[in-house]
Amino acid sequence: MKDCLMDLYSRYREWILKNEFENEIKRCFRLGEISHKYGETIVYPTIVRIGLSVNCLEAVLNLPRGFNPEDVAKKSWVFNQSFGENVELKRVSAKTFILYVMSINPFKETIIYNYENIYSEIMKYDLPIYVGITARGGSFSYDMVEQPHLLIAGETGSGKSVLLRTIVTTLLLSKSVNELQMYMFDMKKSEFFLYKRIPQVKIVTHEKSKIKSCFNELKKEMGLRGDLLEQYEVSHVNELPKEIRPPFITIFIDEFSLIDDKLIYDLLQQIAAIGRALGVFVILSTQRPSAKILEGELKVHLTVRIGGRVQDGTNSRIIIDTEGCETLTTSGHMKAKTTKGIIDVKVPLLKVEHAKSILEPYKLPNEEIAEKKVEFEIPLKSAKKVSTNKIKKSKVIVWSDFK
Ligand SMILES: Nc1ncnc2c1ncn2[C@@H]1O[C@H](COP(=O)(O)OP(=O)(O)OP(=O)(O)O)[C@@H](O)[C@H]1O
Repeated sequence: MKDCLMDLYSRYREWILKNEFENEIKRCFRLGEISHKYGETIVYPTIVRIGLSVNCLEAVLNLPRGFNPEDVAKKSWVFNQSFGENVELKRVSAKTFILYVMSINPFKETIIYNYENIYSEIMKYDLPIYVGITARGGSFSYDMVEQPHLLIAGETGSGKSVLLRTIVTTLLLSKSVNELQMYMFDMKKSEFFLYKRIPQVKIVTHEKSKIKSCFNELKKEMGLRGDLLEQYEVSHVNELPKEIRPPFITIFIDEFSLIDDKLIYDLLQQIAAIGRALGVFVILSTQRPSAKILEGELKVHLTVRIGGRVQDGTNSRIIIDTEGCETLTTSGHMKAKTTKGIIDVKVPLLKVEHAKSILEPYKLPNEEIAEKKVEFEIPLKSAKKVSTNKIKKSKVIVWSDFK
């Protein structure tokens, strides 16, 4: 009964809010003379729909025939006078506009990272990459399984480390050790120590010799995964039966430009080229997104690019592929390019101390335990085609930590 009343009450409040919004828009039409005269009759745009979300009110406006859309666009100031600065009037066709009124402007404010707020959003993904808040207050996140390999670029202080911390922390909180393993290469030797002793994190290092041996072992691992796909006649690890599905692997390299080693670069390129189907993904971050650093094929495999502030618009266009990064002014304001287009995002602020306190409860008591090898029993089908209930347990694959 109580729930029912609460529901009724919230619907009533929503109704009042929508009505007030509609009346204020009509007042704006009159004040700004957003109207058209047919003989003696004055007509205004029609409000065809009012929408309400957590941080945003929106109204779809339709113009009657003969109404010049330029006249409406020119008069958007009248909405600012009524609703404040956080207003956007977007033209979607010759006769339709959408008016957005946001309760916050995420690009002017600091948003603090809160896992609980994003939990329901990211749980729908196999490998969630949470980036931040869009101009209209919605979340921007995506599934790395569908859009593999990520490049984060931007000048010093643009917010790359904060974004990486947000991505890593979200992945660690949402995926268990049986679902995810991380390899973390910290060429700046700055902060990946944060993730030591966490079960999903297999290695944290900046030593090139260790990176090479990791990459070689990962290549072997990918070979085994390829065999598995072939035997089960599937094209992605996600299509394997749950009980034998290997964990996703993510490789993080902070300040990728400092690697400066042809062999490592070539190995990375090979891993990025074939990693998608095998559940192995690369996340690179760099201050220097130049053509020299990201030459050739590797760039092509980085499906998603997120760019922060940069001095040079050419780099933003050619390398990050996110036009306009040179116009960004605040740390944490980024442009993200996915297969669906470019979007402005504000990354939530997650300071080192905050991340430390979030992750501390998940850490193993000492490094010795953390370094213990993790074994997964993979039942392989025999070479002959057999039904899944005749799966033969024939092989043990070890995901070693390569230290
Ligand atoms: N999303 C954010 N919200 C608010 N402030 C931010 C955000 N991101 C970064 N900052 C501010 O900018 C500072 C620098 O951010 P960060 O260390 O992430 O930059 P960076 O791009 O990694 O720089 P560098 O390449 O020099 O390491 C932070 O200490 C913080 O004060």
